[in-house]
Amino acid sequence: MSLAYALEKEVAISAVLRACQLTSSIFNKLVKNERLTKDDKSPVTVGDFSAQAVVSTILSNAFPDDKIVGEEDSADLRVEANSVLRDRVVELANQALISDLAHGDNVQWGIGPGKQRTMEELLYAIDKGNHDGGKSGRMWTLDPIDGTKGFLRGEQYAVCLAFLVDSKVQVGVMGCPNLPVDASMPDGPKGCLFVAVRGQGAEQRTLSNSKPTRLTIPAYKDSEINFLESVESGHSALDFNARVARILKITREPIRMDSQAKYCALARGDGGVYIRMPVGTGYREKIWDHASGSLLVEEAGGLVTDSRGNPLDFGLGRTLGENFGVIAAGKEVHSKVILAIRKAREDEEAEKSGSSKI
Ligand SMILES: Nc1ncnc2c1ncn2[C@@H]1O[C@H](COP(=O)(O)O)[C@@H](O)[C@H]1OP(=O)(O)O
Ligand SMILES: [Mg+2]
Ligand SMILES: [Mg+2]
Ligand SMILES: [Mg+2]
Repeated sequence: MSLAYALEKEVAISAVLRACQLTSSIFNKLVKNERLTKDDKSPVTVGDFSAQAVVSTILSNAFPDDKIVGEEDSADLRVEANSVLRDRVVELANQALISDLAHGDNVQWGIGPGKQRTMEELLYAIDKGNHDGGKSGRMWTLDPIDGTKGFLRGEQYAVCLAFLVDSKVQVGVMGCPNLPVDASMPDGPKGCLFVAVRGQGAEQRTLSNSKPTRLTIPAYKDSEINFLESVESGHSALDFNARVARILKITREPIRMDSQAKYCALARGDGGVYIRMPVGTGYREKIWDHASGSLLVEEAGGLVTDSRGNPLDFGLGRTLGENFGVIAAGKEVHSKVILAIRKAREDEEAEKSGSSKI
């Protein structure tokens, strides 16, 4: 008897591996005009667009009726002023789609020599990610490059793909081309693939397809914890994180890295707590930024909630709605962090009202 969601897992791995080959091959060749700034001021590159086109094409061949909630859309590429960028996206996506079949690939997923697509087909594939999300049915969520700012700096980023049924994540696959295979050897080999299936555990393998290793979050003493947090102070309230660390008497420096690589690091025991506190701009977290990572951590024995201890709700549309921040950690540590956050908020409020009386 085959395990649940075996096909979804295989297809997701194949798609993420192709997208990772694409993104890592272009990094050194990326030139200045191969990126745009989106309306929310965040960057997007030919890598984000072409990786979304590749993953969406593969999913649409393997599961034609499934919905996709993806970060990018093709509107900017359809503008004539961006035709050079659009041509480059088509070229890169086709290079990735036609590359030879690897172990685990299946020609029926629309990949392999001779499988190139027209520009219109690829733009359409990108826009298949425009689904609004919701509570019911089969659905994928994709972040073709999570941590675009990290990607542009040559640091951490992740290709993130999750499969959900009735808004519950069932499969999560993340490729981290720049993540050291072993955190204790930062200059050693890089490139990891993380895979989780609900009820079947979490695992890591290398991007070059070594045997998977099972992941379990170890038990931590407070003195052994490093917070895992954003590099970008605009994405997470780093001062507040420091306040929480002081309450918990955590003395180790935080580990700062971009993207859902933080969930991956946590799941394999590098860190202890992923803390992401809102910066107060009203930004709503997106489902593609947490779906695969949260399943990986849960399957490694951890817990993922918002900063008030409420479960993340992936059934509200493209965002996590009213969820406030994200906290991921092993179960025991997690409950201590939630209490410390409550205390940190009270302290902050008391300081504010104290200073307003002066
Ligand atoms: N204002 C914001 N607040 C929080 N997260 C943001 C904001 N703007 C973009 N992001 C998203 O946060 C994630 C990266 O955060 P970090 O790396 O700091 O953990 C990315 O998914 C990034 O999108 P993107 O996928 O476009 O890079
Ligand atoms: Mg983005
Ligand atoms: Mg993202
Ligand atoms: Mg992204």
